[in-house]
Amino acid sequence: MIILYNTYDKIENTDDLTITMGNFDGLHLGHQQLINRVLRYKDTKHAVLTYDPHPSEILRKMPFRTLTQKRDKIELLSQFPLDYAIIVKFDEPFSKLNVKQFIEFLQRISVKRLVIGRDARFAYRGVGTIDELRKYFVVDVMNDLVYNHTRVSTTYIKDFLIQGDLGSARKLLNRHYQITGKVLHGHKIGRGIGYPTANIDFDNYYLPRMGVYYVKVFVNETWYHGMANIGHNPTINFSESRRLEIFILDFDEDIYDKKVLVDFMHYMRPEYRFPSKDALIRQLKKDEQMVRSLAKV
Ligand SMILES: Cc1cc2nc3c(=O)[nH]c(=O)nc-3n(C[C@H](O)[C@H](O)[C@H](O)COP(=O)(O)O)c2cc1C
Ligand SMILES: Nc1ncnc2c1ncn2[C@@H]1O[C@H](COP(=O)(O)OP(=O)(O)O)[C@@H](O)[C@H]1O
Repeated sequence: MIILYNTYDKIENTDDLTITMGNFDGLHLGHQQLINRVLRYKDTKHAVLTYDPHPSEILRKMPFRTLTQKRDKIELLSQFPLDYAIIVKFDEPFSKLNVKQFIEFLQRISVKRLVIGRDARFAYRGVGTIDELRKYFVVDVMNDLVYNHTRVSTTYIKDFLIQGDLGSARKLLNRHYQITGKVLHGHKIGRGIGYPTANIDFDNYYLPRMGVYYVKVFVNETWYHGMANIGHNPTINFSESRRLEIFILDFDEDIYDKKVLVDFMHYMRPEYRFPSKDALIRQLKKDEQMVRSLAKV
């Protein structure tokens, strides 16, 4: 898969393309269905056209939390036999393209066919319609993928994550919800209570419900079991901003500044404010036992 990543005016391609286009945040089953339909057409090359950063980030002029970052999308897209991932740098000029200009951009990069969902919108303020696209391209409109009588969408998955329902999120993503980030320095209290915790820079990732989780952690080229806390550490060392910290089982290495992948496996409990440090430590021991039984280690 060739990655074409640039501002829209600098993206070049001359191969005839069947594409699907959209934000594809999460690359969930609905998105996967569109990509698989693209791949059925044998008369052109196959591409996914997506945007980075997420348009809401630019349009609302404030940080926007997403299920996937650019590198995740590339990694997930590369698991399909696509010819191209076209990643348009979403900036103000691109956001202001009118319908005609947007269509001219698609024509310039040799798009011949589009596979899209029923609600597809494009161009400035999303005023471009499917009927407009049909005048210039072959358009294949796919029906919504439905789960529990609800259309599969990024928002629906975020709703499951915020309820701590990782199982449903997993079904719709077709994988565990995963965050990638670097290990930051904390207040060095963790190691003092027998539970050193790697603080993860979760950047603009959408975080699941606050509380304690069984997680799997990939670091130093190896998968480990771990227990994570998403919260404010109310017992010792209260933190104004939310933090994601992980104690990795059977592990003792300095991993500051290293990149880690975190797979959220199971929600265990809410974060509590304990009456003492010892009470917190007693609970952490119980949490560790629970993780060991879930992980069977
Ligand atoms: C699995 C796990 C569960 C935790 N649960 C709680 C909790 O319920 N309440 C709380 O106040 N802190 C909780 N903590 C946070 C610890 O208090 C925190 O790890 C400690 O403050 C270390 O901070 P430091 O990384 O800045 O050194 C938990 C941490 C982990 C790893
Ligand atoms: N089992 C472990 N789980 C998580 N981090 C560990 C572990 N063993 C060693 N470490 C290291 O210790 C650091 C966490 O120690 P801690 O005292 O909580 O400091 P900090 O407050 O900087 O997070 C991690 O960032 C990592 O480099």
